[in-house]
Amino acid sequence: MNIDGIPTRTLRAHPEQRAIDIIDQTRLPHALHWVRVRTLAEAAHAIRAMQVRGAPLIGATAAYGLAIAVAEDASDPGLAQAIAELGATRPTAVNLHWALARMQALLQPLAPAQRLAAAWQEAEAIAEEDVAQNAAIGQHGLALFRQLQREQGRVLNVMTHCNAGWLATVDWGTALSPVYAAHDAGLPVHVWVSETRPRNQGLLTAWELAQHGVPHTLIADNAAGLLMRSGQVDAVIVGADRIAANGDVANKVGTYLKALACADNAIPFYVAAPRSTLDFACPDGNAIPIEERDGDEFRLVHGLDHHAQPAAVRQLAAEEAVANPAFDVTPAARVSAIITERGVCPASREGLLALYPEESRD
Ligand SMILES: CSC[C@@H](O)[C@@H](O)C(=O)COP(=O)(O)O
Repeated sequence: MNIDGIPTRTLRAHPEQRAIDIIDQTRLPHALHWVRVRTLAEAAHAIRAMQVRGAPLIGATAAYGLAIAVAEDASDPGLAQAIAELGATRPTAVNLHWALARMQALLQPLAPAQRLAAAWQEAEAIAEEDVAQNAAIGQHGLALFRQLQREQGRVLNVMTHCNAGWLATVDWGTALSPVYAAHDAGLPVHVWVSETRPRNQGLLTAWELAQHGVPHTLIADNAAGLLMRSGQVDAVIVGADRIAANGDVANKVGTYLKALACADNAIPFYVAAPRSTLDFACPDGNAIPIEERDGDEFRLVHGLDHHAQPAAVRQLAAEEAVANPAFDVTPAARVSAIITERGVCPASREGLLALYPEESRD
């Protein structure tokens, strides 16, 4: 995908320099700033500190992080230590663990001297697959949107939560990929973007949509129910950080409430995610680890000061007790359909296995 001829890729690999460039998302939407990642420690920091974020992008970054680590130390203990360090950065997005497991399966049997070239190649393959899969999600989602828009006969009002656009992936995005496909195909679409407290990933979504010229409106998270009940939402589409084998979906905290409001108002609730987000080894949502993040994300509000410099304002004292779970689980029964690169399926074991029969263990 590109905007005004500029590619929207979030990762630039430099194999000859054993480095990658990433967008520092902690500085968006105020500044678009690229950062060079040269070491294993920098790669782990980029994921932990959410310079890169969004499940598919975390997975691709971890793969490149491992390639960078192999350049530092290609021995068996070096490989094991790098996998452990990267794997400990964030718990919920399964794409991280999926990418590391895929890299490990390839690299472990190789002699250390063969690992470097193979690691870069595999990281590249993971990144390219992500781009292709997200583009395919866009086309499958577009078919659903076309049908809904035909039924409505007016501008299609889609709501999303968090950021599941190109910033959260290597390119295209997951939930936003069908939105971009619809907009590019001339389908009239408007997006309700929920702010997504406390990290405000909705601001990233609004920034992306503005770059692409897609009409959108930011809302406080709590406004979603009112908009649904007053007939101003035709569909909700979100991404996912992990989809369990039974179709339960972990996504940014607040997603579950939107799914409940959708059910109460007969509004379709779609989840868009590539294969790397599906965890067939995880039986249901109860087994998905939910990341608890630093309470200061909640106690401090980040923005710009009068000189347009990044600034934090304290809204709660440091000793104020806060809970800050970053994700929640939407039960499969509340999900209208899952959109993957292979098509659209019901949120159920049978639905997922129909798309991925090779995952059937029977
Ligand atoms: C495309 S990933 C799914 C998203 O909806 C979302 O939950 C997400 O971007 C992950 O959250 P984040 O904590 O910003 O890394």
